Amino acid sequence: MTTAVNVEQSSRTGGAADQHAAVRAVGLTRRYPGAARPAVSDVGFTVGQGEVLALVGPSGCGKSTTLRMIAGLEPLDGGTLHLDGVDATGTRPEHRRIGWVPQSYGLFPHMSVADNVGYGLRARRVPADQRRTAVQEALRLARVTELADRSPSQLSGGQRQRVALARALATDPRVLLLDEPLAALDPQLRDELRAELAELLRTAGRATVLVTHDQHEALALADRIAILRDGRLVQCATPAEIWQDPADDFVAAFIARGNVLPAESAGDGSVLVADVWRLPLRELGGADTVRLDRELEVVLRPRDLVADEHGELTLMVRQCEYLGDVVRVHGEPFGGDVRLSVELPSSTAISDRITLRPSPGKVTVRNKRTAGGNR
Ligand SMILES: Nc1ncnc2c1ncn2[C@@H]1O[C@H](COP(=O)(O)OP(=O)(O)OP(=O)(O)O)[C@@H](O)[C@H]1O
Repeated sequence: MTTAVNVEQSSRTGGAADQHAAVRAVGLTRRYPGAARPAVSDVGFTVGQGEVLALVGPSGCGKSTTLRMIAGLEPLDGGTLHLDGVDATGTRPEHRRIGWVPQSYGLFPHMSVADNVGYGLRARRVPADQRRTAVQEALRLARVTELADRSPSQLSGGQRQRVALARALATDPRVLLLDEPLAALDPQLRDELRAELAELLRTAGRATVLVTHDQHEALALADRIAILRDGRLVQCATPAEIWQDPADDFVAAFIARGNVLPAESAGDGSVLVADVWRLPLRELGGADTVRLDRELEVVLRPRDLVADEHGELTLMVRQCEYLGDVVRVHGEPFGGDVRLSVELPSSTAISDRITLRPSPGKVTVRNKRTAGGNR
């Protein structure tokens, strides 16, 4: 796992330490003809050897366009792309050594699994004996050796996905690109296959960029997550860093279903959150590093609060979602005008008002981030 990159530095210049990353994208920009604004604007990130980067964000934020730019399927209107330290900005797709796993897997129905996996090698006129060895190795890596003679119609959704991965691996790509790898599966299977895919990607050991709009998938599969919004990179960091320290309210809500609330020092060893909630500094994570003379904000993940009749915060409950072991409660703090989402054990008695307090050290305070979430 590599450390988080600074969004500002990455998008403009690229870090010196990242010169030999498997992928180094600097200032990627794409404006479709006739579009009012770029679909992708000044996006930069690196992917280290063997690292998995997830591109995430809401529909239309530019994930697929970014993936297609790495593959060479979409031209760049700005920026550069280096693969293994070599400028690949103008390189044709077939010369980029990219393994592409499309969303619906794209297997040829009239070919056996083995022939599907060997297709790219045949197209490159790789000699038959080398082809056989490469296909066997790819089938082994994707754990589908025993399916070699079947046709795609005889495979389950999960098996199809592994075959598509084997096909991408067979050509010995330096970078794997996966477009919504679990989207073609039904929700239950998707949950089951997430961990399996994570392990397969580790075993494959390739630099991987995958696109997903599902935060669970990103958290489970990726070493680092790049979050896009309206074509711009908002944060690029490890799942733990994003969970602990989301760049802004958008990231907090998208990845952790959490909240970033405005706060100010009350001058008496406590902070006033969202104008309504007074919290002693000693109960907050990050209190020892924060500059109290500057603007503050409080990061609150859904399970950072517990119900307590003596709690400092009264939440006016607007909506509840029962999720099995927890109930997700959306509401507004009494007297405040912010929305808040918390998750409480489903045994909690929920009425139209509940009082809450922070779990010790869970809620964190920090100085307010600049616009765009850059540090
Ligand atoms: N070929 C195209 N021509 C014109 N506009 C396009 C084209 N492809 C995408 N766009 C637009 O570019 C923006 C980004 O699209 P993109 O497909 O990259 O987003 P996405 O994050 O992958 O979305 P989704 O999750 O819905 O697949 C959107 O506004 C989309 O309508």
